[in-house]
Parts: sequence; C-alpha cells; structure tokens
Amino acid sequence: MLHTRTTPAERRSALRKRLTEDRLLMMPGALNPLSARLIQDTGFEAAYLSGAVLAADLGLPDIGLTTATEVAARAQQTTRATDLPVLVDADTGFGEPVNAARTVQLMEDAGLAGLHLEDQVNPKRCGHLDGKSVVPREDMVRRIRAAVDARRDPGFLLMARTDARTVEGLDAAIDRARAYVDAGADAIFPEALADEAEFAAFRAAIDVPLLANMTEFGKGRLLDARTLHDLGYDIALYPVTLLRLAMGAVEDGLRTLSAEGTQESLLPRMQTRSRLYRLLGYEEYTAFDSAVFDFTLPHGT
Ligand SMILES: C[C@](O)(C(=O)O)[C@H](CC(=O)O)C(=O)O
Ligand SMILES: [Mg+2]
Repeated sequence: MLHTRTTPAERRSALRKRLTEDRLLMMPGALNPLSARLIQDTGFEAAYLSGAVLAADLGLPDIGLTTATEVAARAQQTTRATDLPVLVDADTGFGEPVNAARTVQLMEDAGLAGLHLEDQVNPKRCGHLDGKSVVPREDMVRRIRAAVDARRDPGFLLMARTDARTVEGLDAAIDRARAYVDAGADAIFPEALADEAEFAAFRAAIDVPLLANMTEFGKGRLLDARTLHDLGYDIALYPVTLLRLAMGAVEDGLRTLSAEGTQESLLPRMQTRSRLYRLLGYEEYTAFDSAVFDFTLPHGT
C-alpha cells in the first residue's frame, strides 16, 4: 500500500543483523523507486541508490554535479517504495567535513539504512575511470569523523570507500582503509580492485564488513556470488545493472517501434499491465475505495 510497514530503525537493524550472517548480501541498485519494490519482490534483502544511476537518470555524467538535497529527495522517494534497507552513495559527502556531517543527517532523515563516503577530491569521477585523485588520508579521516559525530542513530551504517587503489596502489589503499575504520567507519568499500588476489588482501587486512563493487564494464572482472563469499566479502554491489538492462531494452524497443511501425513484436518483453498492478498493490487499495480496482483485466495483460 501507500506506506511501507517498517521504520528506518528496523531497517537499519535488519541490515546490521544481516551483515553478521555468513551469507553474501547481494545488493542491486534501484533505477527508480518502483524498481526498489521489484528488488524486494524478487527476494533481495537490500537495495542500493547509486550516484551514477541518479546522475545518468538526470542526463548528467557522474562527476559530482548532483547535490546532497537531490540525492536525499530521491532517497526518500525510494525508501517510501520498499521495506528493504537502502544504502546510498553519498559520493564525497558533497564538500568539506561539515557538509559530510549535514549529508549524514539528510540521509538519516530520508529513511536510509546507511551511506558510503569516498576519499576522492571534488569534482569526483566514476571509480572505474582514469584520472581520479584522492584527498590526503587525514582529510578523509576528518570527513569520516564528522560523519560519525553527526550520526544520531547508531544503527545507521557509515561505510567508507577508498578510491586509492588505482591512484596510490594496493598497500596504500589498505592503509587508508585501516585508518578509516579507526576513525569510526562501520564497513569498507575498496573501489576498483584488479583481481581476486587484491580482494583477498583487503579481506586479510580489514576486520569490518567489506563490499565488492560488481559494476559492469569497469576495471575488474565480474566475480560471482559464490566466489565473493569464498573471498570473505559481505556485500556484492550491482549498482548500475538495472539501469543498463532497462536502457538497453528501451533503446532496442525504440528502434523496433520506429522500424516496424508497431510495438506488437515487443509485447513478450514488456512487463504486463497485471504484473505492474500487482507490484503497485492495486487490489489492496480497494479496502479504502472499492471503485479503484473494479474492472477485470483481459487475459494475458
Ligand atoms: C558505485 C558507483 O559509485 C555508483 O555511483 O553506482 C559507480 C558505479 C559505476 O560508475 O559503474 C562507481 O563505481 O564509481
Ligand atoms: Mg558513485
């Protein structure tokens, strides 16, 4: 129905509890609020809100153009559409440490279960592109401390991402991650690792939960869930997968529509009206107003 059933505090503790289990948490990135509900409906236990997806959705490159308030607004729409815990990409925290502090409170208010902050300089880049720079380690430590101090709900997960691997090398990235944990980060996101040996090296060095970014067409190979679990990883992130799938289908569909003059051949690939209505919970609304769902759908729609 209109509202979700769980409070932000319940989702935060669900995520925390889930991270203590010896099972990989697969976390797809929602492409819009409704897709977050589909992520829940298909059995996933958490969803992600990607900065790259949000920027692309607005027709922008992922270079720090979106603002904290835009991300928070999207986050609020997303958390209203699902009961799952949602982790948000808070980029660099949108400025100085004081901005990171405000970002934490905005994201708490948006009902999220947690966020990640990265150690890139502004303007940031996609973590899988070349030409990134990172701020000095001490600056990122200040960013994290500000975030930790600003947090009002201790259940809210603060994850630190380091982009240092492709800038300063693996050892420096691991050293940074250790310093970030000491500064209060609850979990670590090592960005753009090259191979399984590097994933393993991070696991051996860091005691808190680790996230593996399985973004497509990036720096690393796509590792499957079993491999990531065996490597000791806690979260597998699929940040842009749904956007890429959807946009691929949309582009093909537009070309077909234009070439064939009808969408008839595309029907088998579409979400049907009845599936959409089930996802939206139309029938539940009849409890309030019996006229909402007072028609029957033709077979197969
Ligand atoms: C995880 C990420 O930060 C995102 O915004 O989703 C991106 C994903 C991508 O651009 O493929 C990143 O890895 O930097
Ligand atoms: Mg991002």
